Amino acid sequence: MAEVLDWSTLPGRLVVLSGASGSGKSTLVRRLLGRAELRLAASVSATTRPPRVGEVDGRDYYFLSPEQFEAARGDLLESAEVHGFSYGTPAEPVRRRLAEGSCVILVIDVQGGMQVREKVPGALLVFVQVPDPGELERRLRDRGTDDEPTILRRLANARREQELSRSYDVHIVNDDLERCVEELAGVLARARCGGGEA
Ligand SMILES: Nc1ncnc2c1ncn2[C@@H]1O[C@H](COP(=O)(O)OP(=O)(O)OP(=O)(O)O)[C@@H](O)[C@H]1O
Ligand SMILES: Nc1nc2c(ncn2[C@@H]2O[C@H](COP(=O)(O)O)[C@@H](O)[C@H]2O)c(=O)[nH]1
Repeated sequence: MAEVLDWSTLPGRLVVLSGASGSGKSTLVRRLLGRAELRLAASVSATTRPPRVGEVDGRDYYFLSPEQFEAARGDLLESAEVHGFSYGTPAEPVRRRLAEGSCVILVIDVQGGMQVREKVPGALLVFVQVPDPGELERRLRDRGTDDEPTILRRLANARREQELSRSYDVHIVNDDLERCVEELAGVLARARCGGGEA
């Protein structure tokens, strides 16, 4: 039985955003962080994945060695092996932002999403889908950040992500980016992230 955190009295709402690699999660969050009407904060995860060109430690991720990741494990809200590397969410910064009244968004995989569901019962779980698998592959290739074996591994994992997403609260399709940004903004507003009712 997972530990249940007593975060229900904190004023902010915890939101999990999951979806296959390349579905557009980070793009959507970047767009929403600029919205004044949403009181939104993004969590910075820890990972053992090497940084991509342009990624900055402490801004995009905390880039840790496997040994450092193990040492930090006790401080993580959730963690999982994703596409061959370890990823996890530092708990204390999330708790602090929730206590300040922000809506905190975690861009994490479905294994992590399930852990959050058990530990933080009030969390809202949102899953991002793409119109079809061909579009997912096009986006991963066009992004130009990953080599061929990495792309193939991420595409293979997409089906499992989709299957495990059945218990998510909300599914959105990221077909047209502008439309999807508006849809997700509406979901967040209704989830106590500013502008809407609880
Ligand atoms: N609606 C869209 N239409 C076309 N391209 C899109 C759309 N949304 C995002 N993209 C593009 O798809 C690529 C993947 O997006 P992004 O990096 O945000 O995905 P992600 O889900 O965060 O991936 P990962 O899980 O690997 O970090 C990017 O190049 C992005 O510009
Ligand atoms: N369970 C967790 N999954 C995470 C976390 N941070 C990111 N992720 C997932 O990893 C993949 C790949 O990310 P990338 O930056 O290497 O492309 C991404 O799709 C997320 O779902 C985390 O803290 N916990």
